Amino acid sequence: MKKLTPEQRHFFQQIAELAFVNPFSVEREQADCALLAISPGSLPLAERSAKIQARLAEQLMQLQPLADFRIASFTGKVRETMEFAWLFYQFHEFQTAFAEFIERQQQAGDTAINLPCATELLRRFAAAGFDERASAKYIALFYQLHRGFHFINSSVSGQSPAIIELRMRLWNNIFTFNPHWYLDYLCGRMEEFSTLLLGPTGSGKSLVARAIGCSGFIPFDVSKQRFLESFTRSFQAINLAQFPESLLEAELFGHKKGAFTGAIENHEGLFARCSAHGAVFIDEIGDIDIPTQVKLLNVIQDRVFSPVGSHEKMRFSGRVISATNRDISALRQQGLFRDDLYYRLCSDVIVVPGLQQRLAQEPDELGKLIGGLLGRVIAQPEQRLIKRIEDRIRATVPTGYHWPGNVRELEQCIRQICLTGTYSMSQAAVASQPSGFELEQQEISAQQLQQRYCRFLYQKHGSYETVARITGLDRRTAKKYIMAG
Ligand SMILES: Nc1ncnc2c1ncn2[C@@H]1O[C@H](COP(=O)(O)OP(=O)(O)OP(=O)(O)O)[C@@H](O)[C@H]1O
Repeated sequence: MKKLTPEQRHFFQQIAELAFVNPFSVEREQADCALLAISPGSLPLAERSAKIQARLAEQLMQLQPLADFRIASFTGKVRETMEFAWLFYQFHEFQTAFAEFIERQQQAGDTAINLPCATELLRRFAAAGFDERASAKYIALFYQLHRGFHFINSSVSGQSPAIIELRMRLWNNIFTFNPHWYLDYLCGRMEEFSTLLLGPTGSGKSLVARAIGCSGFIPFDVSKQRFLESFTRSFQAINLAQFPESLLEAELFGHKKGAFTGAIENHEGLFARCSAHGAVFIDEIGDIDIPTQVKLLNVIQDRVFSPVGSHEKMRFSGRVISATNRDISALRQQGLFRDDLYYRLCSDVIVVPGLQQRLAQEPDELGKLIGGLLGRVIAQPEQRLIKRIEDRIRATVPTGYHWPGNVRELEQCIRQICLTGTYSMSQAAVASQPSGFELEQQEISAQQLQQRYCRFLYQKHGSYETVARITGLDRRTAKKYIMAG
């Protein structure tokens, strides 16, 4: 049996605890800094991790050559500590391999590809004394942790306190607030935990939903050296506002050929497309009528559904993520959203902050967001261009502007600045001030006027349906006009 000195025991204990701390939390930074004896804020996470990994390798090698590490050399509490310390080391050793694998899987799409580092990982696990079942579980967990970090980090950028909190909440949504529980009881069994995303339009709820949906636990098949499915299959999204009511049911549950006029082929609905390890994302959940709410409730509750025109019972085993930019409490009070459905959707309610709040908390967030958004328009935008756009926005947009379209509006603002050198807030401003002050200053077309009026009504009522009713437009046109704002 290996004996540890008190210093070694303390060091490995610190590492074992670190393995369970939310990487987006302040606690993680504090724990890293305590271990490295540096002050908080002095190094970013990636650099801290690299330093800790080097120290850990050194400490492990002082015990024995790494290749000779055996869990069985330790007993009692120390054994658990050393197991997690070793896992922590291997997790970081394969960080680049997993990052490349995620990229390759993304490119390969829905077919699960082989994990190139699987042979080496399995060899190390076996040599250390892990049985095949435990090895498969930890490899799947490594993959999930890497995906969770990758998708949260790439979808939710920014340093405002509201965004830092959001990243932390998302990590907990995937791995729970207590990863020991997750590891021991919940890993691979999260399908009954639903997520409801609230927040204003354009704030990024769909991105957040995708980050959660692509980060689920996917078991590892040791014999095939690949995961049971591609994570690209594990996220299935639907925007309910896109479909007329007559087609909603078919989109959610699918339909059989000939089930109704126009059903010329069998059609797989949202729930059928979702794999056992996946998640469905139901966007604009606040916009659906009561009969569809009842049908949704039944599927989520019983986990069984039938395509339109069929008696076949199909099973749905995925997680449910839903989102709305409407005031869900008000909808419930008005009897427009069923309480029973709400209580099925709300295991975790996460609010995505609006842009105004983010900029008020952290003005530098504007430059960072411009960099990220511009990167989608032109690859690797130069820092100077980002700065110039930022300066233009600051010169044009009044401080405290409420950015009613949030990040979506900022995206358009950046494009407009690139094309015209300025940003006309007219549409957005009219939304909150339909007094005609804009109209006095310029001539606009009937279509622009309709767009502005729709947007104004949407800000007031928060519902595409209500806008459509008041204006006499059909719902899709109303939504198109609102989005065009
Ligand atoms: N934090 C962010 N970083 C980068 N891009 C973002 C961010 N938030 C939103 N966006 C971009 O803004 C646009 C709108 O985002 P998204 O569709 O996720 O918003 P939403 O909250 O779901 O809106 P809605 O309630 O209208 O459906 C997208 O193009 C998205 O990529």
